[in-house]
Amino acid sequence: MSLQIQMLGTGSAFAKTFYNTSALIRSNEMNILIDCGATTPRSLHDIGVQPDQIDGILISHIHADHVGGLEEIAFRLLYQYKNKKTKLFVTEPLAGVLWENTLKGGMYNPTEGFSRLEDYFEVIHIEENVPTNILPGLTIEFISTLHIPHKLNYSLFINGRTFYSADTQFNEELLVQEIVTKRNCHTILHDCQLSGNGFIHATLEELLSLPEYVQERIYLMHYDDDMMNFVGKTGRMTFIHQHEVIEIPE
Ligand SMILES: Nc1ccn([C@@H]2O[C@@H]3COP(=O)(O)O[C@H]3[C@H]2O)c(=O)n1
Ligand SMILES: [Zn+2]
Ligand SMILES: [Zn+2]
Repeated sequence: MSLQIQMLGTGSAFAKTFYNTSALIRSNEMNILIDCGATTPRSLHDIGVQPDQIDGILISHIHADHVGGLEEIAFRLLYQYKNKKTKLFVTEPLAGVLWENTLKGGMYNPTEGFSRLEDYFEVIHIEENVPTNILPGLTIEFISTLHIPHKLNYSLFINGRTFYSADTQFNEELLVQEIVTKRNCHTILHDCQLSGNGFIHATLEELLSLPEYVQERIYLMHYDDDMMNFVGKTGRMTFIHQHEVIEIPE
């Protein structure tokens, strides 16, 4: 089975000309969403994917540019698509804060019997650091990565050979030793802050310090609106674009 990743958005949290960074893992048999930011439902609409065609959603962390579209997807499945539920693949601790700290405000509705995350989604807890076959042909591993100190955040290995950073601080050892040397990942999708101090994201300057054999595997995402000013200035790395499709190894 051939698998692709289609970027739904490639923008930062504050980008106005790119949708929030999220992606679809696609095959003839499935559409699995990686994150669902505030602008993701609009991007899904652009490419003609309806909420009932989403077979599952993977969540990296609870910033609004990664989960701000979940309420719309859940409400549309419930009210427009007559009580349909999609699968939500999430670590157990993240499921707790996703409901209590983010979704409950808009979605808690005991009058109609909706008071838990499970009332809206088929919640499937994925254990951290354990490669888990979530659908035929698709194995996901959530690994804990550092974004905001003391807050849960996960990057993903997809079928062991593709790394998707979601939002993370630069981690040279993870990229060089674990992702490339040990796991031999050929495709790395990495968030990138183009200018200024990173603090919570990898900066372009930091990523440019990587050896060329690592850089050439990296697609840059989660960038600001001034991305065009940096074309040709990203070493061996390339920008991935909104709605672009790349093949991923099984
Ligand atoms: N210490 C922080 C925390 C947050 N932020 C900004 O808020 C955004 C939240 O979504 P994000 O995609 O993680 O990017 C964060 C920063 O732009 C920031 O710039 N500095
Ligand atoms: Zn983000
Ligand atoms: Zn974030």
